[in-house]
Amino acid sequence: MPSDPSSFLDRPPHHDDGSDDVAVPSTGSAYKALLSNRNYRLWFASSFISALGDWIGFAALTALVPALEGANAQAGLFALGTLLLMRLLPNVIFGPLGGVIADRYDRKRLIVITDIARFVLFLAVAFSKDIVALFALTFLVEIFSVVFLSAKDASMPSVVEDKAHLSEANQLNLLVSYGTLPLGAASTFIIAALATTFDGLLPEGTDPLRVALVVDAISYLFSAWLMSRVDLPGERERRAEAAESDTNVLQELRDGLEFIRGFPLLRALISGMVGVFFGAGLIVSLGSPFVQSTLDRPESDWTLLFTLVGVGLVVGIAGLVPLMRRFDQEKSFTGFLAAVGLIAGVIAVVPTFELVLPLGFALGAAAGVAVVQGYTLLHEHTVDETRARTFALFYTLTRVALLLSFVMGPYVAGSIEGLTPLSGIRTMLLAGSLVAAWFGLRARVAIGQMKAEDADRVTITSTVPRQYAGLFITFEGVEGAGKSTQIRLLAEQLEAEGHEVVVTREPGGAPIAERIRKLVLDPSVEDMGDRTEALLIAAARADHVDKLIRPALDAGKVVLCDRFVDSSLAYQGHARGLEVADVREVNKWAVDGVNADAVVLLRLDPREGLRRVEERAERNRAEARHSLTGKVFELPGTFTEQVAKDRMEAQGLDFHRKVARGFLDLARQDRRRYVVVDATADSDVVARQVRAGLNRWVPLPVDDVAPGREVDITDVEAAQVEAARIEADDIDMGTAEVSDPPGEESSA
Ligand SMILES: Nc1ncnc2c1ncn2[C@@H]1O[C@H](COP(=O)(O)OP(=O)(O)O)[C@@H](O)[C@H]1O
Ligand SMILES: Cc1cn([C@H]2C[C@H](O)[C@@H](COP(=O)(O)OP(=O)(O)O)O2)c(=O)[nH]c1=O
Repeated sequence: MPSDPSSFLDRPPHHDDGSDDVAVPSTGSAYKALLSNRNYRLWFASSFISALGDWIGFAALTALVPALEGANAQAGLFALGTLLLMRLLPNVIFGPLGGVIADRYDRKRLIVITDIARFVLFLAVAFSKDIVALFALTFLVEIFSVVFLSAKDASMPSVVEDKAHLSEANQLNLLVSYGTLPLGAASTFIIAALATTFDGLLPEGTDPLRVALVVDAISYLFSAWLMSRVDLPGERERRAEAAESDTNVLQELRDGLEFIRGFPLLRALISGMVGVFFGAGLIVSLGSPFVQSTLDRPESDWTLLFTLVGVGLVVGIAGLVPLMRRFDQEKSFTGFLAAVGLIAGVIAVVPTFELVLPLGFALGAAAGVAVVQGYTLLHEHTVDETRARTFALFYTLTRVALLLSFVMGPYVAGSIEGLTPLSGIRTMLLAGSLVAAWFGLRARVAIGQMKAEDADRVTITSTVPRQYAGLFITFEGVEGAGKSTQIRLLAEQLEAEGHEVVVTREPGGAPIAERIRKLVLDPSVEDMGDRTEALLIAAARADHVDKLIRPALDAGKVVLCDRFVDSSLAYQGHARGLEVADVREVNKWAVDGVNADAVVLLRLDPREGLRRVEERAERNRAEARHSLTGKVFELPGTFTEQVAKDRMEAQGLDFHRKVARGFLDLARQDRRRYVVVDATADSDVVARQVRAGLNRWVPLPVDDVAPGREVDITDVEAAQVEAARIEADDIDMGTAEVSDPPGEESSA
């Protein structure tokens, strides 16, 4: 299997068993936290206003254009078709380009500029009497909209301060995009009605709908003004990086496609949603003739149905999404995709309009949930650098799907009329529903397969020859994955089984190495070059190998090390962006032939890991306050470290996602050496799996050995004892006896 860093390995399988709720006490407070941030508020308001404008413009134009053709109904339909085509074509042609542009240039500036351009163009649309000019202007407006949407979507994570609230932010974003539909339609209606009432104020013969178009134009200007006040953090660095890479636009586009191809999960997500859009497109394009000719109802009933679908959409997004959060997101997402298809299938065959109405509502609700979950999963599984491209590709594909279905729906329905047992319209509706359901189920199967593969990874049973008298086991994973905890538990277990165990960590573990560690992790050290960092860590490693690891291995001990070379490959290579092969080479030299026999990878969503670290720091701060009042002034080293963020922990979530993916990549390339364990479970469960995974290196004893015996870490020399103590301290969060001077009140 090719490397697919996006697979489920970097997400706990039961991710949504409420574990999110620990980070986010309640979704209500998540919204509050989001909206209490000025930046996000401005961004949100700007999105809301421009989305509302979009729907007002859409409603007004679709009503106005057929009317321009006068009484000729067929010409009116043709004009409407052309208008829809003009709106969709730019998305198809320029969609991916929009993403490349948004990845490359200042996203905020792009949003403001495209909003202003749309303001000018829409004013021209409002005053244009010529239908050809109107089509041309619509086409132009859409080109700017493509860039606008890509930039807006890609900028969203930058205005969300706490990344744990991304899911809620996505939900609000979609609520704004689609929830404004009924609002926009109603606004158009009201504006037109007002303009008719006060038509004395308008120039002779002005269509009231043109007033709605002017309102739409102004909404873009307003949105631009709001956006100009947003401060997009991190934009400068991102662009500096983007500018540094001198690849051309086409190359970037190809990379974007290539990127998605390497991610089966993204493929499953995107194709599932695109399939549903295609099915939905068939249904929407046939909705009006279905209500009017098949069900023989007046035109206004179509508006009623459309509104109900819109209301269902809003209810789904606002009401159901929070409820679904406690379930497995991937599964419920594909379930809702399939539900959209199934409901549409029922709609296709029910005989009366009264039955269609509630189904339309349900259809909207299911689609709403599926779309929000789909977007959220897409965001979760993309990295910031390529996010705009991923989404641009997604938009392009969905729009191609819509285009195809808009064109196919009425045409094919008309052509097959009389050839099928059901009417042409009903047949096509049924076909659309089947397409949607099929894509939904296919995505579900793909995701299920990925999960099954993931589950297989832990069971390894063969035995392997040893390199040394002892055994070298390293632990890897994102921040807070539980490495220290697991090392402690494994040490206890192995000791109980009769092995001599040495516990140590990196960077550090020996006197010089510990001093380098202080420098490398010092948060006050700014501007350390990536190569400098990599070399310093490698230097510390050389010292550590010389002074501690090699002697211990030669003495036949089991060495358990918190991080080793693979951390450098993941952090300095994958995340910092140094060539992985170079980092490997430097380290090969530094370790002078000492390599891990087994690498235990504790797999955890970096978000959850960072949350654990934050929690640990919070606990330690409280502890520190307590200790200070209890007259304990000397805080041990690790303790202090765990109160403040170190240089690595202070990196953003995207950095840690890269680290996580880097590890997964390494694990896949080196399966014989890696033991991958899901670290979301309780520590004792994780510990049992770690122990079982190591069976091929250290066969499990036949008799049950008393578990949980006191750890008595054997020393090789003084430095080791220090390192081991630091480690034990790490485990006990400052409550270990080594940290409390005798006679002082225990800080536990
Ligand atoms: N399986 C687990 N479930 C929940 N919390 C855990 C688990 N394992 C460890 N923790 C907690 O998470 C925090 C980080 O664990 P730690 O072992 O120090 O991770 P790391 O070595 O990766 O920094 C600690 O506060 C620890 O108590
Ligand atoms: C060993 C190693 C660590 N690091 C980083 C990862 C961690 O953020 C930090 C080590 O700090 P540490 O406190 O050991 O992290 P954790 O609590 O997750 O075990 O140094 C590298 O970047 N490269 C390396 O080769």
